[in-house]
Amino acid sequence: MVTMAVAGVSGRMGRMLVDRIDATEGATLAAVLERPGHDWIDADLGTALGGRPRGLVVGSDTDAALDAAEVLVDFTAPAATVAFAQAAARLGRGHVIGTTGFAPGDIEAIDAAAAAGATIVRAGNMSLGVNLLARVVEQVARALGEGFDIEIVEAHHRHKVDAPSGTALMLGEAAARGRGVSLDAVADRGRDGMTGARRPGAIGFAAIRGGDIVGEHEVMFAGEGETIALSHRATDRGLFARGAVRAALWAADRPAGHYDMMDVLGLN
Ligand SMILES: NC(=O)c1ccc[n+]([C@@H]2O[C@H](COP(=O)([O-])OP(=O)(O)OC[C@H]3O[C@@H](n4cnc5c(N)ncnc54)[C@H](O)[C@@H]3O)[C@@H](O)[C@H]2O)c1
Ligand SMILES: O=C(O)C1=N[C@H](C(=O)O)CCC1
Repeated sequence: MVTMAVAGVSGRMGRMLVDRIDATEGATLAAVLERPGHDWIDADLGTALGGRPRGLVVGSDTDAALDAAEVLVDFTAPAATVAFAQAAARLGRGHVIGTTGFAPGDIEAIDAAAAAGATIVRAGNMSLGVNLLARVVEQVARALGEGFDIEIVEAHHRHKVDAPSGTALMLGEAAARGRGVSLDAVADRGRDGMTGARRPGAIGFAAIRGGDIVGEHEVMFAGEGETIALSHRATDRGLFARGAVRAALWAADRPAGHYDMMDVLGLN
């Protein structure tokens, strides 16, 4: 049995993770965390969720949660995730990271935590479909070259706080790898006003926010006289929870390191 803790348990993904862990053979929910000061701190999880008490109290003490659990599953916010990774390194635990919106320094800190003893699985999207799509995007970008302009369009619900989405950046990284360039050098992340003509070789991003859209991504390769579009649409965020719990089961007996969903799915 793999013991798991969920961070950000009251959030959209936190609630999905509780249901998924409860439904997964071989996984058990051992601790749940929320941010200090949150209404749910010290409440019974079952009661906070509107059901019967289940004898699991929502806390904000990371070390206590990691004493109880082998793997922390974390869909929260960048600063919290960096601190969780450092705690996972100190205590030699697994850490599945679904959080997006990181600054470059955050990724360096997460790399350092993996080097210092945490078994980290991080992916901007935990679904099988998006990870397969990233593989296809890399191959198409490699085959087509710069005669085709790459544009990535994503759409998410009105509450999402980061843009471009973690998935869009993952797909951009895949396209850049296919072209043999660094995404940082070619990304065009926002156009407004007199932008001038498109920069040759740019990988463009556009973000739509509205309603309850779970997550939609399209990678467009626009050439002369033809356009290829590769897309993915998530219709249920339970999809991401399934991938995250699969990653947590996988991480439980892996050595420390920084892995991604391609490793979990056996696609690397
Ligand atoms: N990788 C994926 O497949 C995937 C899928 C969905 C969402 N996400 C990402 O997951 C993150 C969360 O998404 P959401 O829609 O659930 O957001 P949300 O705002 O509904 O939930 C985030 C939760 O984290 C909690 N939190 C913040 N700081 C904390 C701390 N220090 N300790 C404990 N809890 C803390 C918040 O109180 C909140 O309950 C976002 O970055 C989102 O982009 C990733
Ligand atoms: O709802 C979100 O927030 C999502 N975030 C991830 C991203 O940034 O790509 C995955 C899709 C849903």
